[in-house]
Amino acid sequence: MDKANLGTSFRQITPQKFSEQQLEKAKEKQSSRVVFFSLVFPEHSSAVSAYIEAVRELACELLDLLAEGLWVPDRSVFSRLIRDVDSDSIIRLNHYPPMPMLCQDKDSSPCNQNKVGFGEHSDPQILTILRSNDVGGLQISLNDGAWVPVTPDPATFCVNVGDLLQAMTNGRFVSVRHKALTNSYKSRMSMAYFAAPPPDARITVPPEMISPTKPALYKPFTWAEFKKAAFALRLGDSRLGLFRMECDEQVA
Ligand SMILES: O=C(O)CCC(=O)C(=O)O
Ligand SMILES: [Fe+2]
Repeated sequence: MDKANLGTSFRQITPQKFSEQQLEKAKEKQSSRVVFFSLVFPEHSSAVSAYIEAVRELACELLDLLAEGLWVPDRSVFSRLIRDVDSDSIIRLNHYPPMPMLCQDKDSSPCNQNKVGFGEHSDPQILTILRSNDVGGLQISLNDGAWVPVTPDPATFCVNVGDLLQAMTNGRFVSVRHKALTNSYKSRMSMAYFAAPPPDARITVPPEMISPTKPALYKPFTWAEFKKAAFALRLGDSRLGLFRMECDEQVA
């Protein structure tokens, strides 16, 4: 098939060819808490392509509105990265099978603690468009560290600000820390579209957002550099800290 005709969305979901053995191994590695399917779609699935096309468009519209709201004259400054033919956006399906609850401690009898299916983290990309079935489990962290459950609604998208958007807005938008819990009675399924720039895209702040009173918080970096740094850390670690300007380096 002609690469140029596929568009970014299809390219991003080009199925990886896993052998049965590799899949089994991957499932084992993820433990039984969360079986993590990455890009295992039937080739040329038009429904999946259409879905990706639609959520990509949604992400772009949201980013354009966001730029407008920040008074950035070039309103496509963020969405351009996602529309790029080399955009590194991906889609991920998560499956959380029902799991027996954890006992609080050995002396208290009721086992009433949900197990963590997907540990605390922020999404590294620009924006995440997430939806799930009607089973709860997603929680987001507030500034004070309190965890707030997100009401499950299969007809609603949950939009997460990712680390790159935090960097590109000089900290005006903050990437949200979140996690997903399992329950003991029903499977949870979720589907996340992670809108990302091309690997060699330079992540910078629109000049209008930097001033003597709001100096640049992060050093410029590429998405490939950020991903490399992220992979070297644990899921819950803060990656942006690695790219933060030292006080004496801050430029207005
Ligand atoms: O399953 C969920 O609701 C959250 C999944 C998630 O955070 C992720 O895939 O990055
Ligand atoms: Fe996430």
